[in-house]
Amino acid sequence: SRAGKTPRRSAGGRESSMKVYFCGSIRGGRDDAELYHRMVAKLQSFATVLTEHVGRRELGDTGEHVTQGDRFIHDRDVDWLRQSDVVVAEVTQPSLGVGYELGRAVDMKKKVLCLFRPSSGRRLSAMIRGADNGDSFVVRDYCQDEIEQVLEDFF
Ligand SMILES: O=c1[nH]c(=O)n([C@H]2C[C@H](O)[C@@H](COP(=O)(O)O)O2)cc1CO
Repeated sequence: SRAGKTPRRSAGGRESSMKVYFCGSIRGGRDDAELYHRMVAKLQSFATVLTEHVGRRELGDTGEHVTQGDRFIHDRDVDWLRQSDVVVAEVTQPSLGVGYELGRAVDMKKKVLCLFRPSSGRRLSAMIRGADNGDSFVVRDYCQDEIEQVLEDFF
């Protein structure tokens, strides 16, 4: 039952009231772009993803080609971060931009879910793993078969 919850805005349920800011590596490398794509698709089944471009397969490691330049990208993203209800980040591929977004999100007191794949052989930064407080900032280890389930469990 959805009683007591924020009503969805459209009867078709396509537009959700929940706004998710999804973070994934771009200039840090696009090795996991396919996984980001799956995560964004899953999130879009129940929320509005403000940064759906992060999951676009065509987006390469040079990033978006916007004539207004990097300041535009930065200011637009910080604005989207402010508007978001929840931040979901795939943090396996290290990315300065994702780390920056997470730091800003903590400062804005957003709810944050970080997803990391130990099977990568990498060790997650202490500044991310160590930020887990079991409440507003959660780091979840997962393997790629579980993507959809992990997101369902969290939301
Ligand atoms: O073109 C871009 N568009 C964009 O939205 N970003 C944001 C969203 C991503 O979660 C994050 C990726 O940072 P980086 O490029 O340092 O890996 O920064 C980053 C870039 C390129 O740095």
